[in-house]
Amino acid sequence: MMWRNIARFSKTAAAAGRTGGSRRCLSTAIPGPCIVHKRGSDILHDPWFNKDTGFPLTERDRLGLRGLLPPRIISFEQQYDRFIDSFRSLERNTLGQPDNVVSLAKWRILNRLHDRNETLYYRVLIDNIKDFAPIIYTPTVGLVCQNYSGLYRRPRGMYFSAKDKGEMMSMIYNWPAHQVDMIVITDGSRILGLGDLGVQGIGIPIGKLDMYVAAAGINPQRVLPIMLDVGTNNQKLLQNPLYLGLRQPRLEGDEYLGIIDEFMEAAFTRWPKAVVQFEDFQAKWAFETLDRYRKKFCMFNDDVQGTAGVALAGLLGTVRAQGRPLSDFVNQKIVVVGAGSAGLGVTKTAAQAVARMAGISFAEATKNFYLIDKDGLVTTERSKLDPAVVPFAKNPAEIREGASIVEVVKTVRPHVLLGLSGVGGIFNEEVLKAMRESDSCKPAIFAMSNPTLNAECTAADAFKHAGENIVFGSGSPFENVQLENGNVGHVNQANNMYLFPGIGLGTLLSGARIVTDGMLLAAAECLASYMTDEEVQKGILYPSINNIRHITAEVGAAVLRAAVSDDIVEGHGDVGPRDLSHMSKEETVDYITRNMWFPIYSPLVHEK
Ligand SMILES: NC(=O)c1ccc[n+]([C@@H]2O[C@H](COP(=O)([O-])OP(=O)(O)OC[C@H]3O[C@@H](n4cnc5c(N)ncnc54)[C@H](O)[C@@H]3O)[C@@H](O)[C@H]2O)c1
Ligand SMILES: O=C(O)C[C@H](O)C(=O)O
Ligand SMILES: [Mg+2]
Repeated sequence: MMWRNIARFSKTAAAAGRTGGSRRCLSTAIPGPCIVHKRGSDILHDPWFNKDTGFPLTERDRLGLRGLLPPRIISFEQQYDRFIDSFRSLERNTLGQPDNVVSLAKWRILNRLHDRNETLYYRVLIDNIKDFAPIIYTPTVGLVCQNYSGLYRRPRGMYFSAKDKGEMMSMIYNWPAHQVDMIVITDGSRILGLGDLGVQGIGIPIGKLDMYVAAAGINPQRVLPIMLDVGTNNQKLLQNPLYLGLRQPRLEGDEYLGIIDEFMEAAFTRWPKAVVQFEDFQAKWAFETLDRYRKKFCMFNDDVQGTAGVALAGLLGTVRAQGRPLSDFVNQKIVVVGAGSAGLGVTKTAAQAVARMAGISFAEATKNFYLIDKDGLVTTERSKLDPAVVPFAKNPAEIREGASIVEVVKTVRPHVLLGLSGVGGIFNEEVLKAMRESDSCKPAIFAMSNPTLNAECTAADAFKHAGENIVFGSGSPFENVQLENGNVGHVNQANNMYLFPGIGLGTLLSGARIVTDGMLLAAAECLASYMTDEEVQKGILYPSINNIRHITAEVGAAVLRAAVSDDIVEGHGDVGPRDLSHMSKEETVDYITRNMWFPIYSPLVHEK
């Protein structure tokens, strides 16, 4: 039964012709050989190449494995089924135990497989993405980061610390892979809504890159999670004797930037064609590093730019859900709670879209946006306003400075209430009930903060208090809600996972050396137009996570084509810039799909 699922997927993979271009070790429908430079037990201990009991006799001979494994050869299918059986029995055995205990137990069993056999790991992940994404990604990854020093068994990714200053250019060559395509880097300063977790934040780049492999088909041998440990201001961690990071306060100012500069130079010196995703940096450094590097290196900030695109797609979806033409977006009143890296990124991008659609200035387009931070509504009366916030500051004569969320909702009667505050439950009953008076026939509530406990409200509360006619999105997954009127209240996972894999993949395969606004906008537009009118009418704004590979290929193609329009493609492998610019939309999707890695055992060939 489980395996039938896989067989179906394999056929799709074969039909999509995953031939893998010129990359080494790309598993294919008819697998090409994979060159290894190891033999014997070194192979068994290398999760990139290990097949456990699946090594055929010929390979056992060729690679010096005879006698190191039990004699019986177990097929990939049997290994897969055995893993799923163990997972399901773990689920049964932990029934009734606290959620955290169950989540960590599930994470452990997946993590052990990840550490042992990546081919099998990614296959079970891809085929069961709906069940497993919440474990290896949001929300469980948050719990893993909180407990990382205790959970640590084996290293994954690279760690650069403030103590490595001056050494990074040589350290980067310690990484065993010749080629790296995708790097996700964090300094651990704002992990989901959980604050500063220092070195323990490495779990986030690992989880994001798992999604790159599962959704974008990036070869797992070519991904690199990076932790830049510049200290932590988390006192609890500093006092924890088992804490694995530097025991010092965070570096600030030029000292901090010097560390990141050095890492970026080192990484791009060794892998000039890599794409770097910045993740979970506190707002000030998220904006500063984006500004500093985006014209110089091939990088983007997922929290600022990826989130903005996903939110914009959701906002456009809510207009369609109201049965109104997209042009009506310019009239939507939108209250954004949280003015940090994500909230500000979303508000700015949405206002830019309004300006473009209505043919008005950015300043005029900000009229219908209301920004609330920890001190309440932002108005011009606020002292020391961040320059990025200034265009959104309201006239205090309209609504008072520092007005609470409920005051703003009651006064403005917004079409959309969107949370990126990191504060769980902040859309309380009173706030949600106030949304019943919204000027929209289908008010939208986006509780986008992660992980689950940090969501501004739950799905059930949103439908209960704000009304059964709402459209709902959340950053972490919630179950759909059974409504009293007999309908289903659909939960959309408004999470940047719908965009970052496609942004990275499209950029990589275009060979562009920077990520432009045009590429990011194309990604958002692609996601926005992915759903049918019928789905959107039901309140379904984003695809099912089961379709994440397909949407990622589409987003990747849109990004690549935007890079062609911006005239910045340099090509990838044997495919040159002229080839890329002559591809039709369908050919581009096909090119992207053919370059997506898919996990099956490739024959291993030893080379000294
Ligand atoms: N769903 C997604 O794809 C996605 C993407 C990025 C970030 N996020 C989530 O968004 C949250 C915020 O991320 P960020 O990077 O913007 O963080 P941040 O620290 O940069 O910003 C948080 C903002 O919330 C405001 N805030 C804090 N307490 C508040 C309160 N009581 N009332 C109103 N506003 C308050 C702060 O003033 C600040 O402006 C996190 O939980 C993160 O997980 C979700
Ligand atoms: O990691 C996620 O799930 C989304 C986002 O990048 C976040 O920081 O919350
Ligand atoms: Mg993030």
